[in-house]
Amino acid sequence: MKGVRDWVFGQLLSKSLASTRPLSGSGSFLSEEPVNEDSDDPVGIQFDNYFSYKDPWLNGEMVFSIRESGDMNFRAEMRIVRAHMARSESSSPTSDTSCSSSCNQETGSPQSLQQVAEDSCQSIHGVEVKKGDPLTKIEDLRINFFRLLLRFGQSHDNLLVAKVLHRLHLAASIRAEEMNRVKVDRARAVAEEQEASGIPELNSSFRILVLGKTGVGKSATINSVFDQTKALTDAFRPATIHIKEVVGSINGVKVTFIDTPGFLPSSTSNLRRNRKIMLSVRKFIRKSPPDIVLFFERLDLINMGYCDFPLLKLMTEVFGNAFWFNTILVMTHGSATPEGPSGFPITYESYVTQCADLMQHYINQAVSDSKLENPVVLVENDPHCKKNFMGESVLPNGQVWKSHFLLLCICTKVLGDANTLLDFKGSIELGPLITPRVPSLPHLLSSLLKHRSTTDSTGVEQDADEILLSDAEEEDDYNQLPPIRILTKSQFEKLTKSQKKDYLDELDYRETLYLKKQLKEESQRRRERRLSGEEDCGVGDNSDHQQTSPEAVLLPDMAVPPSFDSDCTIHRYRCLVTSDQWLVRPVLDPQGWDHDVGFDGVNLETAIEIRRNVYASITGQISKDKQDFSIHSECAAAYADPRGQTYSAALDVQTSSGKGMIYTVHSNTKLRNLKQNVIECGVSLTSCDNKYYVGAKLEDTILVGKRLKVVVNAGQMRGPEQVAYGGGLEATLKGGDYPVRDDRISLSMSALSFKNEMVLGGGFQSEFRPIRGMRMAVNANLNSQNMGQVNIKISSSVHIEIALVAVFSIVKAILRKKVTENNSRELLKMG
Ligand SMILES: Nc1nc2c(ncn2[C@@H]2O[C@H](COP(=O)(O)OP(=O)(O)OP(=O)(O)O)[C@@H](O)[C@H]2O)c(=O)[nH]1
Ligand SMILES: [Mg+2]
Repeated sequence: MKGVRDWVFGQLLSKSLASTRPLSGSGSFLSEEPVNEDSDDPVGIQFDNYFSYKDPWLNGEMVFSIRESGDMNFRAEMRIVRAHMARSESSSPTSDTSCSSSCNQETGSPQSLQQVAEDSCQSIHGVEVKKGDPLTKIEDLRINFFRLLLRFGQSHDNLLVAKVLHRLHLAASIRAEEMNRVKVDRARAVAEEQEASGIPELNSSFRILVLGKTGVGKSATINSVFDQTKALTDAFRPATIHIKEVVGSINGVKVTFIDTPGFLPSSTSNLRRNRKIMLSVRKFIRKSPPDIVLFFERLDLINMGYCDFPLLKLMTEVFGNAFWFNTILVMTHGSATPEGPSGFPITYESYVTQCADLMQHYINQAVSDSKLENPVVLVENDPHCKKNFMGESVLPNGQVWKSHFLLLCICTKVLGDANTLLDFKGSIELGPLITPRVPSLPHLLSSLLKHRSTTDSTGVEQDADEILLSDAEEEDDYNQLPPIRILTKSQFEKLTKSQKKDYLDELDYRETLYLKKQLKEESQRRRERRLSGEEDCGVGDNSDHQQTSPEAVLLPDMAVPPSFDSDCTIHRYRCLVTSDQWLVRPVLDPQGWDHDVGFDGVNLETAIEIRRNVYASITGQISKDKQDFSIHSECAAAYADPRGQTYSAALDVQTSSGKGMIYTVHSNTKLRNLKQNVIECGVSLTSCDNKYYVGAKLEDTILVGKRLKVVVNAGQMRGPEQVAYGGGLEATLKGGDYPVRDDRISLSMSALSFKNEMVLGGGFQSEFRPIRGMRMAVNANLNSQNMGQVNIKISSSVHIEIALVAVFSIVKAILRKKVTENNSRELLKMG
C-alpha cells in the first residue's frame, strides 16, 4: 500500500520538473520516499531541546532563550528562502531555439537518470510475457509512449522522459513483484520501426478537460494548441456559455478538449453559480472521464494576495480529492513582465516559482495534503508574442511553451493509463494522513519508572518527616536565640556594607530556624494524629486551617507575556480560592498573546482524607481552543499504614493527540522493611486504541544518613508484540537545611532497552541558592544517542534580569562569532 502511495505521488511529475524552473533540485523524483516539506526538521527539534526554557517559577519570563529558539528557526527559514531564490536567479534563461531550448531546460543532467531508467529495465528480463497481462500492456504503453514522442518530435534524451520510464518501471515492479522484462532500448527500437512503417496504427487519443475562471484563456489556449480558431473567445465577457467538446488532431493524434464555462471570482454570491457549473461538468465527464485536467490561472494576476482558495475548496468538494492527481496547472499570459509584491521587478524565474508555489500551497490546503505536487506549464496565447526562427511562440525564458505543454500532456496521459491498467485507482488516497498514534513503549516505561506514589494529601514526604522528627529531640535552637531588633528601612540604609550583610545573614538564619520549627510542629502533629487516630474522618488536616481562613482568597494574577496586554485590569480572569478542599485555576497557555487568548483551560485539584489514613486526590485539566480539546485527569486513592506501608491505586485519563483516549490504571505498594529502606512495587495497565500495555516496576529507596537518598529501580513494559526494559539509579544529596530550603544535587543514570537497542543516559540536577534572593536550578542530561538537554532556571526577587539578558546576549554573540570563525577557517582550508 505504501508502495502504491509512493508511486502515485512520484508519478505526479514534480513541479520543478514540469515547470520552467531550473532542475538542480529535481533529484527527489527518484527517491522512494516522497518529500514532505512540512515534516519536522530534526535539527529544529534539537535547537528547541537545547535552548528552550520552561520556567514554572517565573512563568516563562526568561523569554530570551525562547526567542533564541524562535530566532534560530526563523533564520533557518530565511536561509531556505534565500537558497531557493538564488537557485532561481542563478539560472540564466536560455534564449535559443525551439526544442533545444526546452530540452536544455529539461535535461539538466539526464544522463544519470536515463541510465537509471535503462539500467532498471535492463535488469528485468527473462520473465514470460502473456497476452492480456497488465505487464504486457505496460510494455505496449512504453512503446506507445516512444511513438508519441517520435510523432511529436520530442527528444528521448529528456529528463522528463527518463522519469516517466522510471515510474513505469516502478509501477510494473510493484505489480510483478519479480523484476521483469523488455529493455527500454527494445521498446524504443520497436517504436521507431512502427513509426517508420506506420503499422500498426497509433492507437492513442487525448481527452483534456479545461477548468478555470472566466477570461483566463481556456478557449484561447485550445485555439493556440490547434493553431486555429475552434473555440470562441472574448476579451470583455464570458465567451463559453455551455460545456463543449472541441475535437482536433495534432500530428495525427486525436485530441479532444472539453471546454467549459469559466467560474466567477469566488464570493458568496457566486458560490451557487460556480457550484452549478462544476456539477454540470461533473455530469458531463461521468460517462467518459478525461485523461488530463488543466486548471487555468493568469500568471500576471497571481500575486501574493491570491484569494481564490474558496474556489479550490469548492472544486475539491465537487470533484473529489483524486481529481487533483491528473491536474496540470496552466498559467496563461506567460510572458507577463513580472513585478514583485513590493513593485520592484524580479527575475522571471523567481516570479514564476513564487506564483506556482502559491497556487500549489492553496491546492495542498484544499486537499489537506502537503505531498501533492502538480506540474505547472506556462502558456502565452498572445498572437504578438515573441517567436523563434521556426515561428513558434517562446516565453521570456526561451522555452517553446507549446512543445512543453504537449510533452506534459503525453506524460500525464501515459502515467494515468498505467494507473488505470494496474488498477491503482482505488488505492490512491489524497488528504490528511490519518495514522493511528501508538504510544511509545519506552515513553510509557520511563513514565512508569518515574511515577512516585503519593502517600498522603499533605504533600510532605515521609523522609522529610523523619528528618524533622529526629531533629525534634534536639534542642530547639530557635527558642534559644536572643531577641533581635528589626530595623526600619531608613535604619537599615544607615548601616555599613558589612553590617548590612551580617544583619541579613542573621535574619536568614533566624528565618530558617523559624521555618524548621514550624515544620517540625506540623509534622509532630501529623504523626500524633496518625498514631492516635482520634480525628474525625473526612476533615483531616484542613480543619484548623479552614477555621482560620474561611474567607475566599484571591490568587495573584499569572504573569502573561507583555505583548498586547492591556493596562486595564478589570476585565481579567480572576482566580478565587474559597476552600482548601478544591482548587480551581485557569490554565495559562504560554504561547498565548494576552489575557483573552492566553487562558484556554481549567485546572482542578483536590485532596482529601476520606477515612482515617485513606486519602483520595483528583487532579484534572481541560483545555479547549478552536481546534483542540484535551483532557487530562488523575484520580488516586491511597491507604497509608501508620507503620509506613502504603497501598495506592490510580486512574489516569488523557486525550491522545489523535481523537482517542488513553486510560491508565496503576497500583503501587510501598513497604518500609527497614528504617532506612523502602521497597516499592508498581503495576500499570494502559489502554489506547484497543491496544493494551502492561508494565511492572520494582524500586528500592535507601536513605543514608539524613541527607543522602539512593533510588534504584527496574521495570518492564509489554505492548502488542513488543517489550521494553529499563532501569535507573539516582543519588540525591539534600542540603543541610532540608526540607526548609530545598537545596539538592542529584546524579542519575538510566538504561532503556527496546527493539534490541540499548540507550544509556546520564543526568545531573541541582537546585541551590547562589546568592541571597536568588534561586538557581540546573538540569542537564545526555544519552548514548547524543541527545540531551540543558535547562537553567533562575528565579530572583532582585531586578537582575536586565543584567542577565546582557550576559546572555554576550555569550550568544561570542558563540556565534566562534561558529562564523570556524566556518570561515574551514572555507579557507577548502580554498
Ligand atoms: N495576452 C494574452 N491574452 C490572452 C491570453 N490568453 C487569453 N487571452 C485573452 O483573454 C481573453 C479571454 O480569453 P478566453 O479564452 O475567452 O477566456 P476563457 O477562459 O475561455 O473565458 P470563458 O470562456 O468565459 O470561461 C481573450 O481576449 C484572449 O485573447 C494570453 O496568454 N495572453
Ligand atoms: Mg472560453
